[in-house]
Amino acid sequence: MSSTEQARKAAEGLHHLSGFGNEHSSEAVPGALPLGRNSPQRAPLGLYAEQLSGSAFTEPRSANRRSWLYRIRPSAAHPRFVRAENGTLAGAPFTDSVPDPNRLRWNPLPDPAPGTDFLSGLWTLGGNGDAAQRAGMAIHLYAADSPMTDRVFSDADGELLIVPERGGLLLRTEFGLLRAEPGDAALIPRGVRFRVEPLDALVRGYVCENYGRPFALPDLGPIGANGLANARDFLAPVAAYEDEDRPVEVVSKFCGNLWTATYDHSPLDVVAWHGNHVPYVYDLRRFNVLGSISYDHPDPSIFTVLTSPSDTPGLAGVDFVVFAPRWLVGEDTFRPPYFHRNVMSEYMGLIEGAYDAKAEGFVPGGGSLHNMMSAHGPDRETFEAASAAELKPQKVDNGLAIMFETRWPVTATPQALDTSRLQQGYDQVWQGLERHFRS
Ligand SMILES: O=C(O)Cc1cc(O)ccc1O
Ligand SMILES: [Fe+2]
Repeated sequence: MSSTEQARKAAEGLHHLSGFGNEHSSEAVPGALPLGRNSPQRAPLGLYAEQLSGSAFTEPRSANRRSWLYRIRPSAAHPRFVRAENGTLAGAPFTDSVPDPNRLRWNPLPDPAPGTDFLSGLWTLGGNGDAAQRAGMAIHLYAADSPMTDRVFSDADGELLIVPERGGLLLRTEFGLLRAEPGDAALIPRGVRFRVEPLDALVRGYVCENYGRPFALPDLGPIGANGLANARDFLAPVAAYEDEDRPVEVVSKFCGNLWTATYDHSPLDVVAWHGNHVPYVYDLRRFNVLGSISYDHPDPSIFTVLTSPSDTPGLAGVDFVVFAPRWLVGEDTFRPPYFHRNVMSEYMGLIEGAYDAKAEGFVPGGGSLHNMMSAHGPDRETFEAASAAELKPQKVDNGLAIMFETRWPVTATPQALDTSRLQQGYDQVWQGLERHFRS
C-alpha cells in the first residue's frame, strides 16, 4: 500500500468531539483518564501526567487554555535540542526586507521536489510582529508530496491555522487524528506536536501562524446567539496514541528558528487527555454567511470565522475570513468588493473557483497582499460588469476565498519578493478605469 493509501485508510471514519473552546476529554483506553483530579499519585495504567499550558496559569478563565495529557513517556525525556536548517521557513521579526506599500500578487507554488514533506515544504511569504513578543503573524504556503515519517513538528511561536487548497491532509497529533480537506481549516495549538501525511499525491495550501492570542470566535453583538461560524461545527479529535519505541525526530520552531532532538520513542504517545488547548478542524462550507438584505455591502468583517484579539478591543492581531457561497440581493448597490484603502493589511488566498473582485490573475493556490492603506478593489473588468449588471438576486457560488487580515503591515520575505511567481504588472488591473465624471 502506498503512503497515501495508508493515510487514507487511517483517515476513514474518524470520531470527533464537537464544540469550540470546550473542556473536552477523551481516552483511547478505558480508565486511562484519572477521575476527580489531574495529577494522582500514580496516574492510571502507569501513564505519566503532563500539563500543556497555552496561556499563563493566571489568565482569566475566559482566556485560560491548558490541557492535561496522560502519556506513555513524559515529553521531558529527550536529549538536547540542536539547531536545524530553517530552509524556506522564516520567522518574525521580518527584518531582511523593506515593507513594500505596493499591491502584490503571486502565482501558486511550483510542485515540490519529490520527497518533500509538509515541514520541509513550508515557504514563508511574510508577516509581522515578533514571535518572541507573542505578537503578530506569519503567512506561509506549503506544498508536499510525502508524509512526515520519522519526525513530528511543533511550534512554540504560535498556533498554526492550516488551510488546504489542493489535496487532503491527515494530521496525527498528540490529541488524536484529524482530517483536513480543501474547504476545511485545521488548527494546531501552540506547542502541540503533530505529523502530516498527505491524502493525495500532491498537497498544497496556506498557513497562518498566529503569534498572538489564540484564535477565538468573534462576538456576535446584534447578530444574536447564532450565525457566522457556529461553535458546534468545530471538531476536536479523540485520543489515539502510538506505542512505538523507535527514533523519532521532534522539530520545534522556537523564536523563528528550527531546533531538533531525537526521541527514542514516538512522542504521539498520549493515551488520554482533557482540556481546552486542543487541535480542531472546521468545514468552511458550514459558515453561516450573513449579509445585507437591503442595500450596500457590509464590510468583510461580517465574514470573520476566527479572530485573534489584541490588547485593543475590536482590533485583531489577525482575523481569519472566508468568502463563502452566498446570495447577493442588494438594491441600487455595487455588489462586488468596493474600492477601499484599509489600515488593516489583507492577504488573500483562493481555495477554488474565482473571487468576485477579480476577473483573472487571482488563481487557486495564489495569493494577493494589499498592505496597510494600499488602494485596491475590483479590477477594471469587474467594475465595468458590476456597474452595468441587472440587479436581480444573484448566487455567488463559484468560489471559496480566504483572507488573513492583520492590524500590522505585512513584510514580504526576500524569497517572496524575488520569486518569478510574483506577478509583474499587477497594477495594470486597475488601469483604464475611465473617467465618467460630468459636472
Ligand atoms: O479586498 C478584498 O477583496 C476584501 C474585501 C472584500 C469586501 O467585500 C470589502 C472589503 C474588502 O477588503
Ligand atoms: Fe480589501
